Amino acid sequence: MTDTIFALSSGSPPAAIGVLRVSGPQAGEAIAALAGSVPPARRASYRKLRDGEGAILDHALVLWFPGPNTATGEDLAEFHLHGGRAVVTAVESALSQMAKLRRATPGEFTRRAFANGRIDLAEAEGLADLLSAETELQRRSALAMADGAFSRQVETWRDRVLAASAAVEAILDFGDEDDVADLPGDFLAGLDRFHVELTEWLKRPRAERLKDGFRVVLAGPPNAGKSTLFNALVEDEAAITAPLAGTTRDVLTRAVAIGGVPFVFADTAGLRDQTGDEIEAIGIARARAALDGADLVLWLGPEGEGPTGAWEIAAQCDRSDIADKYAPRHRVSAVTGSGLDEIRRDLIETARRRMPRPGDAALNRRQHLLVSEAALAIAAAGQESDPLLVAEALRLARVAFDGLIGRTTTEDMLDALFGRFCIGK
Ligand SMILES: Nc1nc2c(ncn2[C@@H]2O[C@H](COP(=O)(O)OP(=O)(O)OP(=O)(O)O)[C@@H](O)[C@H]2O)c(=O)[nH]1
Ligand SMILES: [K+]
Ligand SMILES: [Mg+2]
Repeated sequence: MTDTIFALSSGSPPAAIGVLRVSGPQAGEAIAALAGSVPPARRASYRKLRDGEGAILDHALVLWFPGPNTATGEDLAEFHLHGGRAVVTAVESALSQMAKLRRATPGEFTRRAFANGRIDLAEAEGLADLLSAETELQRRSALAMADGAFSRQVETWRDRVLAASAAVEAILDFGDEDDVADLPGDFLAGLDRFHVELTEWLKRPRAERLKDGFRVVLAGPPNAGKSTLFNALVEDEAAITAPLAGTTRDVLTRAVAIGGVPFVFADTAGLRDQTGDEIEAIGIARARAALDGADLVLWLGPEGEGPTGAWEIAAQCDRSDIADKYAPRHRVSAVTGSGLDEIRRDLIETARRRMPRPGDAALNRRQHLLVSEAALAIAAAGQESDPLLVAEALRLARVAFDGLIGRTTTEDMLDALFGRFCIGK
C-alpha cells in the first residue's frame, strides 16, 4: 500500500500561516486523529488540533479533500496552522508518530499527481519552471506550459499521426501482395504541412533563454568604458574601472532583471591584437570565447567593427578623447547617466523580440529534441513510397509525441524532474 506523506507546503517558519499537507490513504485518519473528526469535504473548518494525549497543539483551519478528484489524485488533507516554528514542529511530530505516515521527499506531491494522471509531464515541467520563475517573462511562459496549452497541442499532433497511421494500415490491409495501392496525394501533402508546422515550432526561441537569461556581452577596444557601463547596467560597482587600458582580464558576469526581462551581462577584456602582457592576452582569449556565447554584443566602439556575424548594439561613452569619431547607435555617459535609459530600452526590446513571447509555451532542451525527432519522422514518412516504411516512420513520430507528455518515461528522468521541486510541492 502507498505511504501517506506530509510536508509543510508554505514557506519556512516563522510566517503568519503554515500550511501542512497530507496526501495518501491515511489522510482521513490523520485529520480525524488531530481534529477529532473528519470535517465536511472541501470546506474550511476551524478546529482545535490535539496530540495523542489530548493536549492542544494549535487552533487551525482544516480542509479535507477526498480523492481521487484532488491535486494529487489521492485523499488529501490541509492544516492551516499558526506559522511559528514550534507550532509547525509540534504538528509535524504528531503526524510522524502515526502509522504509515512519513515526511514527503522533494516534489513527491507533484510526482503523485503525475503518477495518478492529474497532470502530464509537460505540465509538471511547466510547474517546476513556474515555481522557480523570478521574472515576469519567465512566469508567463511557465504558466502557459503548466496550464496544459502545450499538452493540448501535442495531443492534436498525436491525433494527426494516429489518423495518418490508420490510413496507411488500411492500404496495407486491403492492397494485395503484388499491387499495393499508392498513398493518395493529399495524404502526402498533409504530411508536408505537418512537417512545416513542427519546423515552425522548432524555430521558436528556446526555454533556456528564459531560464538562464538573455546573454549580453560588453566588448570593444581597451579603455572604451565597458566596465563602467557594465557597472551602471547591473547597478553595482562589480567591475574594476581605471584610466589604464587593459584593466579587465577575467570575464565578469552578473544576472539582473530589467523591465521584467532576465539578463546576464558579461564584462570582458578590451580587444586588441598586440599586447606584451601575457595575462591580458589570456583575458582577450576569454573575451572572444564569451562573444561566441553571446545572444547580443553590446559593442563599445565603431559600429560594424564588432565580431562578425554577432548581433550587436553599438555605443560610445562621452569621454572627450574618444568622442565623435563615428556615429554609434547610443551615446552614454556614466558620469551624467545620460543615454543609459535609451540603452536599457533597446536591450529590453531586443531581448523581448528574441526570447519566447509572453504567454507562449517555450520548448526546453528535452522537448525540443522530441519535437525534432517527430519532425524528422514525419519528413521521412512523406518521402517513403513503401507503405510499410511509412507506417514505421509514423510510429516513430507517435513515440516522440508520447515522450513529450510522458506516456513513456524513465525513472531517472522523473527523479531528475521532480527533484527540482522543493519539499511540500
Ligand atoms: N567621461 C566619461 N568617462 C568614462 C565613461 N565611461 C568610462 N569612463 C572612464 O574611462 C576610463 C576607462 O573606463 P573602463 O570602464 O575601465 O574601460 P574598459 O573598457 O572597461 O577598459 P579595459 O577593461 O581596460 O578594456 C575610466 O577612467 C572611466 O572612468 C563615461 O561614460 N564618461
Ligand atoms: K580601463
Ligand atoms: Mg574593463
